[in-house]
Amino acid sequence: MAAAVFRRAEGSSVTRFFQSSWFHSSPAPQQSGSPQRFFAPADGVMLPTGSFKDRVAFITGGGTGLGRAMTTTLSMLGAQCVIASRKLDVLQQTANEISSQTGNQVYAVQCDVRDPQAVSHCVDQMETMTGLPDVIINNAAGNFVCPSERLSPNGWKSITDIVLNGTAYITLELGKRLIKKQKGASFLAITTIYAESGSGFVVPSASAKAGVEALYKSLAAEWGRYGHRFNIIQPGPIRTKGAFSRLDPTGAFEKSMITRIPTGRLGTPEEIANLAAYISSDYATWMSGAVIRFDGGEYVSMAGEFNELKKVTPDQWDVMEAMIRSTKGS
Ligand SMILES: CC/C=C\C/C=C\C/C=C\C/C=C\C=C\C(=O)SCCNC(=O)CCNC(=O)[C@H](O)C(C)(C)COP(=O)(O)OP(=O)(O)OC[C@H]1O[C@@H](n2cnc3c(N)ncnc32)[C@H](O)[C@@H]1OP(=O)(O)O
Ligand SMILES: NC(=O)C1=CN([C@@H]2O[C@H](COP(=O)(O)OP(=O)(O)OC[C@H]3O[C@@H](n4cnc5c(N)ncnc54)[C@H](OP(=O)(O)O)[C@@H]3O)[C@@H](O)[C@H]2O)C=CC1
Repeated sequence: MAAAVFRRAEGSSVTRFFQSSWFHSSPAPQQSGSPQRFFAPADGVMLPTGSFKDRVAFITGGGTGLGRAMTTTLSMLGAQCVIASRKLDVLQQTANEISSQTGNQVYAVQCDVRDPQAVSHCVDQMETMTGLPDVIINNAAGNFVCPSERLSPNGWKSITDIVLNGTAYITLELGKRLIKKQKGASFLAITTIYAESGSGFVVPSASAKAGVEALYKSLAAEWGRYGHRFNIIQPGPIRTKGAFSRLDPTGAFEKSMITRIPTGRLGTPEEIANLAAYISSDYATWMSGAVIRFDGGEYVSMAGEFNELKKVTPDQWDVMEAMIRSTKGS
């Protein structure tokens, strides 16, 4: 078999060899058994009960998706939580459900993070209800896939105002008040893996998330002296209605997305909630300025130039190795 394949490849350049339909029609050996079976997500809350007792956590976008999962975990660990976003009915329902599940109070505050006055009013309300927070999670975001030549100025503004300006307004408003009261806090921003690489078709989101990362790394350096830590989680794909309805509206891309994730599956909201809780906890007081990629290996899998060689079968490797070994000189 190897000899036959070698004869077919013989005389062609390595490039032509890779471009051949023979190479591209080869199934990836790993496809016979999904790696997912090695990487089942663990259920349950990771930190000890009471890790956030007497603590207040403020989570933007806490009514849905990943924000809701992080709020649930912090509440289970004893925190009083305050969740904020535009849709008060959604927030209120989530707050009621989590409170009755955990027995700890969750407060809902309406706030459009694009509006600095609304942000200031939201923090006033929080101060009255719970006092200033110990944990701040900037999770609210807006996004949609769109060829950049179809983007209007307002489309750009809408996303960058939520993601970058919203995070800045929340962080500055809370930071200044915390500094005045000489109270320490953990700030966490949820960005995305393409904040680092950039990505076509989500250009406002990529630009704004990169700005959030610069903001948080800068403040990690500047505000440690006030007792403030700043960290970043870059999640890979995790199924939420908010993200998938705007980024894969037809569902056509999910399968190919999973095949490029070395762990063979999407993340779960509970996994990211455990990581966020750890970063925000007293177990991580030495962590500041960290950027944690949490993506099942998707980023490195997309980045490595030779990673497509996962498709090469052992027989094909025999051929290639023979070709390489037979090369003499430069
Ligand atoms: C290959 C990929 C395969 C699979 C991907 C699958 C999964 C995800 C994997 C990874 C995810 C990585 C990162 C994820 C990051 C996220 O942030 S996900 C979170 C997404 N959640 C949300 O967006 C929730 C909040 N969003 C919203 O409320 C709206 O979507 C909003 C548009 C952002 C804001 O709403 P608002 O009501 O304020 O704004 P509008 O008035 O409706 O619109 C403002 C302007 O934007 C223009 N617009 C809106 N939608 C589109 C569109 N689809 N295309 C082009 N332009 C759009 C709108 O027309 C307005 O502009 P104007 O007309 O000029 O006034
Ligand atoms: N799911 C995924 O695969 C990934 C998600 N992320 C990030 O995770 C975070 C959560 O996303 P996810 O849970 O998936 O999506 P959701 O759409 O469920 O969450 C976004 C939240 O942001 C809130 N929000 C939007 N605009 C505003 C605003 N102007 N003011 C206040 N709140 C606002 C929304 O509430 P409301 O509409 O009530 O305002 C909503 O609760 C985001 O930062 C996202 O970028 C990153 C990588 C991957």
